Amino acid sequence: MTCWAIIPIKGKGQGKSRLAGALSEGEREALVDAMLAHVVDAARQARLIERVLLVGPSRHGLDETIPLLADAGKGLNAALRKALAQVASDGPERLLVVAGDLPCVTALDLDLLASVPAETVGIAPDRHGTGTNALSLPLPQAARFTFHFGTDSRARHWNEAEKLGLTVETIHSAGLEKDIDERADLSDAAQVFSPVR
Ligand SMILES: Nc1nc2c(ncn2[C@@H]2O[C@H](COP(=O)(O)OP(=O)(O)OP(=O)(O)O)[C@@H](O)[C@H]2O)c(=O)[nH]1
Ligand SMILES: O=C(O)[C@H](O)COP(=O)(O)O
Repeated sequence: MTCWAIIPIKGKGQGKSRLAGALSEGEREALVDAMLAHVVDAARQARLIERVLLVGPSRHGLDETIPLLADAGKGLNAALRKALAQVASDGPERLLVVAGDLPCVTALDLDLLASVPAETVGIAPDRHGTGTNALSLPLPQAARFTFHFGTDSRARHWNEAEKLGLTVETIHSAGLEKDIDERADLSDAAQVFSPVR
């Protein structure tokens, strides 16, 4: 089975705007870069992932060996839809979509996500159980998957998979559920980032 991973990331200075009350602009940028580097490392170490690509306007300082798929600036769901279409034609049998703000994710978590059975979509929810932090899409069956990141995305991604006639599995892991959105989440980022005060 060939499996690729794409990691969406906003442009420099755009990310983690909800943390504006907790961190300075420079700190937010450093947090975004550190979390992205962590997720890329985990994906590169995962045994089952063959290629790792970014989707977004910038590499955030990562070296040019990581491919960067374009983002037309029409939001996360539109950017992922376009990236999926590009990747699907290249022939991997599974595509993982992994948020760039998962400072606790491990290679083992990503291998688990990559290991869902054929014709099955894997959904890794966030800590609240309502959002989506990662998806595992079988190809070509999910080549036309419509992304619904935003409010209640877990339930909406579930419905989307069923609409395509696919089975759904929920992937629970401590590393995948801990995205960093709010001040209360910041302690989970301590292993990759600490603000200089
Ligand atoms: N390429 C791309 N990535 C995005 C876009 N919107 C969100 N992302 C990425 O998707 C992942 C999850 O997004 P969020 O949890 O909302 O993170 P965020 O957008 O940095 O945080 P806020 O600004 O506080 O909403 C992060 O890796 C973001 O960088 C977008 O429009 N384009
Ligand atoms: O739960 C979600 O769908 C993700 O956290 C992304 O949504 P957001 O971009 O609104 O955070």
